[in-house]
Amino acid sequence: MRFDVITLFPEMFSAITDFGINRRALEKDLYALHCWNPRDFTADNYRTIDDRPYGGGPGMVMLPEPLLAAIEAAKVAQNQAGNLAPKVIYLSPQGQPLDQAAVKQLSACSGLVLLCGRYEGVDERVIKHSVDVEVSIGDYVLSGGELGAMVMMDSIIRQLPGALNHNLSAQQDSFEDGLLDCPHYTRPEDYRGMTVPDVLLSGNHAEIRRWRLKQALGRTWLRRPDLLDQRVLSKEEARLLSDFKSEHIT
Ligand SMILES: NC(=O)c1ccc(NCc2cccc(O)c2)nc1
Repeated sequence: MRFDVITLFPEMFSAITDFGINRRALEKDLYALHCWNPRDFTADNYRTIDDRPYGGGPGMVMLPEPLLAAIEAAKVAQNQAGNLAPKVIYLSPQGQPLDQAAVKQLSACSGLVLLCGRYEGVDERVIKHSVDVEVSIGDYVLSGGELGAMVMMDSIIRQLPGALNHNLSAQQDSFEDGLLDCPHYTRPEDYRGMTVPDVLLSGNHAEIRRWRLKQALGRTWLRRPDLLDQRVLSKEEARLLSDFKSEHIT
C-alpha cells in the first residue's frame, strides 16, 4: 500500500510512522508514505496557498492551482509505483462517514492519495476535478484533515497482512464482526478484590469463546443497539444475546 498525502504539515505524520504497529509495518515495507506540500507547488515568492473566499465570509480557502499540481505529482509517483488509478480521498466534515467496512475496502487498494485541507477547506473545483471520494472521520470540525488522514491510515494499516502479530482472523477487534469488543483481563487474578471471570481461567476454550461472544453481543445491545440493527445474528448468537438480556439487571 502506497499513501501519498497532500499536506501543509508533513511533520505531523511522524505520529504514525514513528510508533508501534504503524512503525513496524513501515519498516516491514507493508506500506509506504510520501508527503507532498502544496507550498512546493506555488509560483510566487510568498508561496501563497490560500486566499479569501469569493462571496465574503470568515476564514480562508485553499487555492486550486497548488493543490491540483501537488495531486498530479502524487498521481505520477503512484503511477511510477505501478498503481495506475490511485483513489483520491479528501478528508472533510462533508464526507461520507468512515466505518470498518469502508476501511476494509480501502485496505484492498494498492495506492491512495489523501488530500488534507486546512482553513475553511479547499476550492470546490479541486474536489470536482480531482477528488474521487470525500470521507469524514466523525461529525466534528478539526483544524485540518491531517488527523483524519492519520486515523484512516492507521485503521487501514492494521488490515494489511503481516501488520498485526497474530493473524487478523483471530483478531476479534471491535467492529471486526460488526460488534463491540468483549471485556479483556490480564494479571493479577484479584486486583483490589476485583476478580477475573472464572471462565477465563478455566482453559475451556469453547466456553471462553462463547463467553466472549455473549459479552460482545450484550455490550453492543446495551451501548450501540444501532449496530445490531445492521447485523444478522446466527442461531447461537441470538440465543446468547437473549440469555444476556434475561440475566441483565437494569
Ligand atoms: N470530520 C472530519 O473528518 C474532518 C476533516 C477535516 C477537518 N478540517 C479541515 C477541513 C477540511 C474541509 C472542510 C472543512 O470545513 C474543514 N475537520 C474534520
